[in-house]
Amino acid sequence: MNNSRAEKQREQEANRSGELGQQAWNQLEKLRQEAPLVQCITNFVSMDIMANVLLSAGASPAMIHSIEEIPEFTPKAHALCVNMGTLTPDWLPAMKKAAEVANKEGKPWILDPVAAGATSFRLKACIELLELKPTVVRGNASEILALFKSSVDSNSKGVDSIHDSVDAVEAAKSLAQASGSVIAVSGAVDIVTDGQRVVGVQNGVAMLQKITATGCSVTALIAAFVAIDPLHVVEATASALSIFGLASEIGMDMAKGPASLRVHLIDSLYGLKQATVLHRVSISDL
Ligand SMILES: Nc1ncnc2c1ncn2[C@@H]1O[C@H](COP(=O)(O)OP(=O)(O)O)[C@@H](O)[C@H]1O
Ligand SMILES: Cc1ncsc1CCOP(=O)(O)O
Ligand SMILES: [Mg+2]
Repeated sequence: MNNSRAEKQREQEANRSGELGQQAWNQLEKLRQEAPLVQCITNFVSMDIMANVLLSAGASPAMIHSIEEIPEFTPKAHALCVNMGTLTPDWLPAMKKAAEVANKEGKPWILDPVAAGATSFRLKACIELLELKPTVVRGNASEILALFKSSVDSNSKGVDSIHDSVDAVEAAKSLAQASGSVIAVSGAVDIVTDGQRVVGVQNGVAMLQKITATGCSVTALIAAFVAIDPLHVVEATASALSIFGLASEIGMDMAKGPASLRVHLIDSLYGLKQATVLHRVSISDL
């Protein structure tokens, strides 16, 4: 590539990155103004941090999972988050029912296939939910690979990934094409794809892996962002991942380890300012 072409490409990339940063800020500002109600059917480990992450971002969380309440409550929610973390057979009908109600109401719903490749019961349940057409699926690389292959992984480490996100790009694209869902793979670089476009998010710190349920929490944040901008699902998903990652970067400057990062992450998310978002959000087309 000659110099002027390379320069032009760099300029275009910088403009695009600036546009995506502006879009992330606009979505966060709207989220703070509109405080979308996010219904979370989630695991016992994640309930506290997930609700606090949603609140600090400006959303309204509700951890409501009983099947009796779903026909009355799910239509009131602006988005639904379904998380498989502490799955038992008695929770599955409520998860499916909520997904069906969300679909009927035209509300976005997001699936977190926690430890999808760990056991056949869990994998089957995740596939059944995937068939109900979630708006977005967000998992770590091992979870997305297990869903793509529809197979249990004999090396699975449960909720933790044994793969890098970049190793799941092609699987994520194919899964997005086959399912019609936007697929997000978290990791050192977060990947978001609708099967055609692939976007990378560079924000975040490795220490997030040492705090339980940060993946679950960012999935719930995706639900809040998609509720705010349902016509731009790829961008809203990338914004949520980027804003969460940026809050962790700022929190990390004050943290002494995982426990204090958890606190500073929530404070930083609450206090995020426009200039910081515009300057530090790092989202690019891959
Ligand atoms: N090596 C890393 N460097 C920076 N951020 C990371 C890294 N690994 C994971 N993250 C971030 O941590 C959060 C949780 O992702 P991840 O650990 O992949 O999910 P899960 O907890 O479901 O396995 C995401 O915001 C992701 O971007
Ligand atoms: C440790 C654990 N066990 C079952 S669910 C859960 C939390 C998983 O959270 P994350 O997927 O965000 O790491
Ligand atoms: Mg997870």
